[in-house]
Amino acid sequence: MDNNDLGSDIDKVLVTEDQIKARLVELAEEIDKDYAGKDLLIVGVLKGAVMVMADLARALHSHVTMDWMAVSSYGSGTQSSGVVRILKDLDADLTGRHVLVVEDIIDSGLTLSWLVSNLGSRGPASVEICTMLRKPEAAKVSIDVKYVGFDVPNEFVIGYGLDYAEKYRNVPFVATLAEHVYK
Ligand SMILES: O=P(O)(O)OC[C@H]1O[C@H](OP(=O)(O)OP(=O)(O)O)[C@H](O)[C@@H]1O
Ligand code: HPA
Ligand SMILES: [Mg+2]
Repeated sequence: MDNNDLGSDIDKVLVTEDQIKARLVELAEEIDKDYAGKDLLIVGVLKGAVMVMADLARALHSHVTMDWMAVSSYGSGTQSSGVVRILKDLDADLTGRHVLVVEDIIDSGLTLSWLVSNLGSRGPASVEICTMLRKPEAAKVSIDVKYVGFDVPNEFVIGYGLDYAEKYRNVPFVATLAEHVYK
């Protein structure tokens, strides 16, 4: 078998490429409506949010500006500790701005919970969240999320920006991985 073939690494497809495209159109319509007449800054959280930022931005019909942040969660174990370090900060000044943070996934919620409070302290007019995926059963903190693509079960997922050991981000759908990948 081709060692570089992605297909054999996939177990279950949870969200198809068509479902993602259709949902993005719906979310973009809501965002266009909710921010009509307002100046919107969308903030992508690197690296996972690259796909959803690029596709959401193109589905919007309003002017937006785009900025990026890179953060790193770290702690003693493999799980996010909720302690977050900024690796790359925004270029934009948030004073008086309407900010929409765009993420690939909310898992424990710890990353976004920290991020929203950090961005909230910079004097924005508003801070809201748009995430393509959310794992309701994994939530360790509750956060108000205005726009959600899909709720997924509490399993490790890859694709559409989400990685396992930095691979699979380019898979155009969301899936679980076959067991042999982890061995
Ligand atoms: O809700 P949480 O449990 O905090 O997890 C969600 C965060 O974890 C992932 O990013 P990661 O830190 O793996 O970096 P990446 O985006 O570069 O893959 C994902 O993109 C979210 O930012
Ligand atoms: O399920 C996941 N997959 C990949 N990266 C992640 N970061 C948080 N949850 C996940
Ligand atoms: Mg991320």
